[in-house]
Amino acid sequence: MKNILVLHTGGTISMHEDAAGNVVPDASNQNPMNTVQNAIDNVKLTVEDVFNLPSPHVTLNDMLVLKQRINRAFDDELFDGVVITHGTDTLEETAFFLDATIKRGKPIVITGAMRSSNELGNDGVYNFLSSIRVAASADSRDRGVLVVMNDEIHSARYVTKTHTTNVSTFQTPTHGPLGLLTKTHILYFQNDLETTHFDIDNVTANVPIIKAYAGMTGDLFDLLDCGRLDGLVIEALGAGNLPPLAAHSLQRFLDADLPVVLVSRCFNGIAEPVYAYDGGGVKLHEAGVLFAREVNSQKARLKLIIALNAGLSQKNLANYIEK
Ligand SMILES: NC(=O)C[C@H](N)C(=O)O
Repeated sequence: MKNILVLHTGGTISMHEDAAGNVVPDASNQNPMNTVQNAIDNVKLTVEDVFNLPSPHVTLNDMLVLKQRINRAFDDELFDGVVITHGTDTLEETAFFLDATIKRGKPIVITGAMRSSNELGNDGVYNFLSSIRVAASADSRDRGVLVVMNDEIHSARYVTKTHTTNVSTFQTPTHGPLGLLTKTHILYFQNDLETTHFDIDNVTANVPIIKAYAGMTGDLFDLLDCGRLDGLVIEALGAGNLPPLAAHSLQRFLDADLPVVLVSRCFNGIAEPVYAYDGGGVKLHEAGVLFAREVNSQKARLKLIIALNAGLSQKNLANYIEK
């Protein structure tokens, strides 16, 4: 018998469509998902409603609460795995945060739905059942936080929401899913890289994300007050380049010792210093801009906030961000 802790947090998986066709939260997270316990043998579910939030309402403090609850569950040795239900809009951020702050070991799976509980073809109960199967599987140990949706298993580090409404929205652009589920099997095809984890207790840091575009100048950067920032994440162009005027205006933040972290605005691939023209990645890197290996800016931002709250020195912070 496997004991799985279920932590509901809200999202479309816990919502329904009203008479006007609008999707709205239910009073409780649990309604349709209660049926799942009858569909699985050898698994005992312990269910907690941690929050009932649309995921655009989820904050970093909420992620911290989830992290602390999961650590307690594993410290008490009462559970063999954890399943979290979550809205899909920020699911990848919560998954990444938990992956970067909890030591690998017992399975932690996060899932959601694109269609609410009473919509035709709703995917919530099915994704929930799939997640329980993955969390109860010994093969899912030591793989970091897993995102299970639509018969696929993705790693928290690179998975991203790629479609506004499609049930196959969660994709890993760099290398595809880690594995998949069939009716009877859970198959893993690849392992994800081990990530360093920092067991932080705070998430206070002011780190905005700024997206680059053709013809960008320094105007937007000039509006920012260095004294109110703890760092900056930039979604740069291509392999990691900026228009010259935008690049020059970063010097002010670097001179103030604020970490400036760069990713690409491209959907796939990793930013790296390749071009040595004015504003090119080589020049940015030489000036002290850090190139994050995460694909997207929302994860690079979390990584920087985690690094800042872990109290890393400038050198260790740079190593962690660029690893
Ligand atoms: N499919 C979803 O769950 C989207 C919803 N807006 C949420 O993130 O809460």
